[in-house]
Amino acid sequence: MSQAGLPEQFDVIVHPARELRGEVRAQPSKNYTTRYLLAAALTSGETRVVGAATSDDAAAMLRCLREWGAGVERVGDDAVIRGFGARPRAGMTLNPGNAGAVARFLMGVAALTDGTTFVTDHPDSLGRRPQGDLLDALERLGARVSSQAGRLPVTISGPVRGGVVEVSAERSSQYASALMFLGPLLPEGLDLRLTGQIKSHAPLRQTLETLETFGIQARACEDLSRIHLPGGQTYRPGRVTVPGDYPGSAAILTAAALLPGEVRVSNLREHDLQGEREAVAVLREMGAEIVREGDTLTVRGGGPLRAVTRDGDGFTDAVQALSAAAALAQGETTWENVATLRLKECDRISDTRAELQRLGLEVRETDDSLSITGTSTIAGNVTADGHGDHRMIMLLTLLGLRAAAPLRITGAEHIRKSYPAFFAHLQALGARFEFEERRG
Ligand SMILES: O=C(O)C1=C[C@@H](OP(=O)(O)O)[C@@H](O)[C@H](O)C1
Ligand SMILES: C=C(OP(=O)(O)O)C(=O)O
Repeated sequence: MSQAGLPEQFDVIVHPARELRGEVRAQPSKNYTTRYLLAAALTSGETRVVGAATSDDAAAMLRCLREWGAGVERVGDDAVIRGFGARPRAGMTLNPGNAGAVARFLMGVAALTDGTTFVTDHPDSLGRRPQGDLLDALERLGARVSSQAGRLPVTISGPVRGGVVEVSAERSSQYASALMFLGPLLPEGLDLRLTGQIKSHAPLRQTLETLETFGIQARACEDLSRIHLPGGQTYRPGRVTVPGDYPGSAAILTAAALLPGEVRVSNLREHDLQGEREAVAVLREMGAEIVREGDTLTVRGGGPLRAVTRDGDGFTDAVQALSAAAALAQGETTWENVATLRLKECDRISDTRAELQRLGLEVRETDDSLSITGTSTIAGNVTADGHGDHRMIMLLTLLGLRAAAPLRITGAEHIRKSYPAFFAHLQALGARFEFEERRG
């Protein structure tokens, strides 16, 4: 179900729900869509990406690849890409919207061009996110780089030959992933040394898996601190199928755990490298009843939940959704090792604390952790700020479903970044929303 009828900019009013019941099919994975579309463009042939996401981030990737010279066609649910190989068009200005992964991956590949400029129409979100660690690595490889103190707008010009290069993986794994897409196309390949405390291992493994799917050889050591990408390789075109999305589905599974009823979410394969798959284990540890049959998870919700303490780095994009469970669990839940959450679409530690406190919750933060003490009642009748962040909107929506009175969330259109059908999926399960157009 799409939300084609929704205004361009809107607030959502979330009505309390008595129960959720029914089945939804998990939307296509954000992280695999980005990777498959880019890898397809790096081939010299035609690739069909079956079931590609229709989110703003997917659209941003397709738009940039088209500007760079790829053939891009939407055929039903699929995307058919004719690649530009190792030769993206020079002199282009690309706008990756608000998509961090898209921006970073393309900035790596931009070292193949005589000059590519990156701008964003989201200066308050992507425009504030740091790019310096990637830009430093590209400069060390010989690329010419200019930026606004390590932020967009950025211009990158190659050529680079490759070799040994260090890249910090402490603030984001996306910098290393960017170089992993680039390395195989360089004459000398890349010997990546990941420095700092490596964060978000799961997406790095998704990048390695994608390279393998497209016929690229790569060798990585167990802890991913060294990744060797032989040079002079070619990406192999073909047909790839995007799996279901765990980060977005974590929000549906959490909603289902929080309310009475029975919800089935299909298209979530058991063996999958998305770290947010762990959300299922976390919800179970909190007391939720979740049963898996093949690719389908069934949640029987409404039972009591209890607090947990977990390292959140393995499932970074599910921390917001799981924070809704924490807000209604007995005891204090702590997400540890989540400093990178400060560098996402908003500051997902401080801004989450502020919004939860507005709803009456007790919340503490440190540099790299977030602790939430659960409550049994959320009053509602409040306007909460979506902070232009799709995952904040998901968290607030779940709390609204369990509040005693309606909850308004501002800027709810930002849900389209990763999960355009989010409200439609919850409506199909029985939730009730009002969408109020906002102008200007
Ligand atoms: O590689 C990717 O596709 C992503 C990596 C993660 O970012 P960090 O590595 O910055 O944690 C994740 O949060 C983001 O949504 C997508
Ligand atoms: C942080 C996210 O995305 P990105 O870094 O790709 O903007 C996300 O999807 O939650």
